[in-house]
Amino acid sequence: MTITIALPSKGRIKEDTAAVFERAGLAISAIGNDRSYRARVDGLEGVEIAYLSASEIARELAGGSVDFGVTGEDLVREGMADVDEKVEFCARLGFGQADVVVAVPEIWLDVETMEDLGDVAADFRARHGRRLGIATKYWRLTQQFFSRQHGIQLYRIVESLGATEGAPAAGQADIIVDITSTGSTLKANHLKVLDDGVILSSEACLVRARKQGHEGDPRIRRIVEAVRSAVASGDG
Ligand SMILES: Nc1ncnc2c1ncn2[C@@H]1O[C@H](COP(=O)(O)OP(=O)(O)OP(=O)(O)O)[C@@H](O)[C@H]1O
Ligand SMILES: O=P(O)(O)OC[C@H]1O[C@H](OP(=O)(O)OP(=O)(O)O)[C@H](O)[C@@H]1O
Repeated sequence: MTITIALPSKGRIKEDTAAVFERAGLAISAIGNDRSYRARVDGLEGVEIAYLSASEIARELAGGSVDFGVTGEDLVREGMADVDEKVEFCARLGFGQADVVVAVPEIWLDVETMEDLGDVAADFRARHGRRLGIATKYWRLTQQFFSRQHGIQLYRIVESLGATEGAPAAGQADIIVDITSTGSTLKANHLKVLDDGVILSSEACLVRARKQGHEGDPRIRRIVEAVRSAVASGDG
């Protein structure tokens, strides 16, 4: 059985991922030319690297077509239901940190918590003739957090494909759920994070798709242990 590890081909977590694999002693050699999207791990028979984008990696983990992937926890949790049954988060890699948050307009002075927001949602229709609109590309995380964790049912998700923070000012939605790292995009758009509005503190992770055949395969153990020890040594 070939083991496939999906690594980011571009974007903000690409270089740090390559550095972790190097520290882990998992040297990667390109197959074919430099622009190839396939590679191998030196000294590990039957282990193949596939280069994909961060969101594709989350999708392939969900579909079970790769054995491991390095991508953001946010994308993995957004990409599948019952995530902890389907994948194992083997190592948190210490980069790509970002929080998925609930943010509301700064001028909503009396809305500071999810409970406050629940009150707003409850009488939004009576006041405005429509449900509270939440702009996001994280619809699964939003539904879990609002409906299951906070019992807020009266809202409408407005799917956003980019520039989510601009949606309230543009009148497309009332509030947002999006990723923040420095907070400057929220601030520029006059939005504030609710006190208990952090849905997930995400970072890049080594993730394993739970598959039959992994147990007892020494290559699986070796990959996990090598990456874990590289992360531990990188901490010091
Ligand atoms: N400031 C930030 N903005 C967006 N994502 C961030 C930020 N900081 C860290 N991340 C994390 O980086 C990951 C996404 O990486 P990146 O934006 O490089 O992907 P990408 O190459 O654009 O992928 P795709 O094209 O598949 O969306 C996510 O897991 C996200 O949580
Ligand atoms: O809290 P901050 O440090 O301001 O970062 C958060 C912003 O950064 C990302 O957008 P980016 O401009 O990187 O575009 P992308 O989502 O297309 O990668 C993200 O979607 C947020 O909008």
